[in-house]
Amino acid sequence: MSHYESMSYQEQGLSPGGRLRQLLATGKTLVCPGVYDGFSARMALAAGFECLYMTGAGVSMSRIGMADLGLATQTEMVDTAGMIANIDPKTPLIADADTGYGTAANVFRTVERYITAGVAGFHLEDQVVTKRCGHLKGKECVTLSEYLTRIKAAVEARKRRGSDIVIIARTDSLATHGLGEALRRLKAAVEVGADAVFLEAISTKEQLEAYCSTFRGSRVVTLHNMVQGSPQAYKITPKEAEHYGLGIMLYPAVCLLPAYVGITSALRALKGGLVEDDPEGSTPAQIFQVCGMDEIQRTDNEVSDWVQKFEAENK
Ligand SMILES: C[C@](O)(C(=O)O)[C@H](CC(=O)O)C(=O)O
Repeated sequence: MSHYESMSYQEQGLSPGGRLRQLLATGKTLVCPGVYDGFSARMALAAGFECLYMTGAGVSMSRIGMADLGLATQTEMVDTAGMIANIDPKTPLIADADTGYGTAANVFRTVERYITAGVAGFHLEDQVVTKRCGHLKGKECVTLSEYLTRIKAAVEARKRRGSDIVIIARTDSLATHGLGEALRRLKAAVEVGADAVFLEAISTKEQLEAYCSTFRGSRVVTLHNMVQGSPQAYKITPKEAEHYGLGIMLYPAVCLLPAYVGITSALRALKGGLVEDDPEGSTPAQIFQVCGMDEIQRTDNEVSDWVQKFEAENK
């Protein structure tokens, strides 16, 4: 390892986008667990992931208690993204930017706000603003020209802010227009300035192969969305993803589904009158540890030691 490589990202002077670009440049597939709040983000960090993904579906459900139907606002998304991105600024965060939340001016502002919040990369799609989860039926997409307007607004915001935030162009048009149009849209988005592409709801091997071979050998990073439990998601392992040359694998439901299962079962047990210690032996102290307890207490102690010393010296 060179001296430069052994330096922390901050010492290297890298921005969040720069860190993400550095990880992508290794050519390895970046496995990104979907997190949606401080707790899930802390658990993913504790598990040692190099990059996190903020799932819009997860934010919509955890923050406003609503299904992924385009109800979460720009402010709710930016607030959550900023909180997650700053828990451990060394670990880049890719955030869902949905449709950009309005017109070109809204997209521009979303991107500016994500940059300021410390987000490393985001994906922007071509569904209508009243969007829905990409794995549901009944999606509608805007025209290619409207889609490119969104991408261009994002590229402009990045340029005017002097940022290197990674722009991931997502298309949902595979479901509405077919593979040919979907690939055409992604190629056009790359021409406008997107760094990476995201073909939503790939459901067959043939689609995945056509998608990957379209961008193979180019500078463009390809992303595959592995929504566990969705029949619209063609499932591959991270090892297979390497073989396909995929740069990013998203796992939006990796925390959501176990949270649903675990919490529901604990609540059922409580409803049935059973309140027991966790059979796995987990305790509140243990989860406080995951959420930075030692560091917070160390800081507290250091600060009060310093103040005591200062007061003693200045009596
Ligand atoms: C990737 C996604 O946009 C997300 O919000 O995580 C969703 C995932 C989901 O709804 O399960 C999507 O694929 O649309």
